[in-house]
Amino acid sequence: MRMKVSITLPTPPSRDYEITIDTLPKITIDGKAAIVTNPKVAGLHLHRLLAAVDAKELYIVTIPDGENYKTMEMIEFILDRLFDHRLDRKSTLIAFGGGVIGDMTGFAASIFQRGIDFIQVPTTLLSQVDASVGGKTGINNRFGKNLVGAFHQPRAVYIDTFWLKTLPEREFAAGVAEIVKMAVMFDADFFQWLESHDLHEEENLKEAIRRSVELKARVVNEDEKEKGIRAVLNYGHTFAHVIENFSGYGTYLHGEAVAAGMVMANALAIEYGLFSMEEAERVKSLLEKYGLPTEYAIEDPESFYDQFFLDKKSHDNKITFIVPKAIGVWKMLVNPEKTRIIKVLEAFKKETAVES
Ligand SMILES: NC(=O)c1ccc[n+]([C@@H]2O[C@H](COP(=O)([O-])OP(=O)(O)OC[C@H]3O[C@@H](n4cnc5c(N)ncnc54)[C@H](O)[C@@H]3O)[C@@H](O)[C@H]2O)c1
Ligand SMILES: O=C(O)C(=O)C[C@@H](O)[C@H](O)[C@H](O)COP(=O)(O)O
Ligand SMILES: [Zn+2]
Repeated sequence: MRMKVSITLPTPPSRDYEITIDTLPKITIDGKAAIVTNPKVAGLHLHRLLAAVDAKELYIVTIPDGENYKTMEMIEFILDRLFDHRLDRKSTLIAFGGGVIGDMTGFAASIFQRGIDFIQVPTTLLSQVDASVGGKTGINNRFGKNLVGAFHQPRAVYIDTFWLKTLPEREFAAGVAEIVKMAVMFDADFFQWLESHDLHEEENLKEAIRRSVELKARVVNEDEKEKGIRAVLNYGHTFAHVIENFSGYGTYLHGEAVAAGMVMANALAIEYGLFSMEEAERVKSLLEKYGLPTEYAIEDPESFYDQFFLDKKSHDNKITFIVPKAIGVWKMLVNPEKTRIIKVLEAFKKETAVES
């Protein structure tokens, strides 16, 4: 006898949360909690976080620093510590660090006992303007970047620019790359504002963080699970993830790879007559103002191209690129011809070959 049983799920409960851009407030947690961090951030700032957190029991889980440790092995390590400390389903994790810590803590929280709460306390510019918001969590594996993960929204995000006082300039610039991404895709006025303001000035920085977070929140509110417009946040990333993977994680910072990747995406848009050379030049100049790389020596365009098909925007052997049509206006370029993509990649090979 064949039977058919259906499960009719209610609309998933809303997971609204607030993103606070202000001095770190008191964080009160009902149950047990664990702060996940790395030795560098802990050494610099843990005392200040500890003074703000009030939990029934509070543990600290420290993992090694760097993109190279954004792995499944490290997730196992975090989970083991949570079991050691007898955390339970009502416990909360606190991600205290940059995007690597945020992505990993969020992923561990999404699978620990099938999902527990977590809070983001981002300490790099990149994680304040982008990574801590929107609930994308995950790890890299030998196939590529962020290929395993989950959408798991934090309960709250606390952005405090105080932490950034100790951030090295190179990491600061990497964060600016994601700010520029947001402006090029969604907001021509913001882009123009960025051209005429120095983000090293505290007030300008706070304004840029606020505008980036607002733009990102608007996109995530509309399309949490990247069925459509959220893919626009991937501008430059289809190239960036290959750069990060091919050059060895950590060689290029994520934001640096995104900067070079946006220049490549712009070149593809120009190849298709979608974007002007003048506007591409403006994007390049803004990135260079912060010392970000706008070139990358592609050794083998064919293997670089093949790697695109591991991107999460690739389906049925077709790849979608996010490109600008103008500053502030995005377009999804679906399945462009291989010959034209290779032509663009070849140009990057040639340009850098001439320089070296
Ligand atoms: N989930 C998302 O939506 C999203 C968005 C963008 C990027 N990401 C991911 O985020 C990661 C990049 O994040 P990142 O740029 O923050 O890198 P990161 O987390 O590696 O941090 C950069 C470096 O700065 C150090 N650091 C952190 N805070 C500091 C502080 N206040 N002072 C001094 N040093 C400090 C870190 O220890 C590290 O060495 C990548 O893995 C990327 O894929 C995720
Ligand atoms: O939040 C998003 O959506 C983004 O795409 C933000 C990106 O800056 C971030 O690097 C993200 O992790 C890339 O997305 P992925 O799905 O390609 O890993
Ligand atoms: Zn990114």
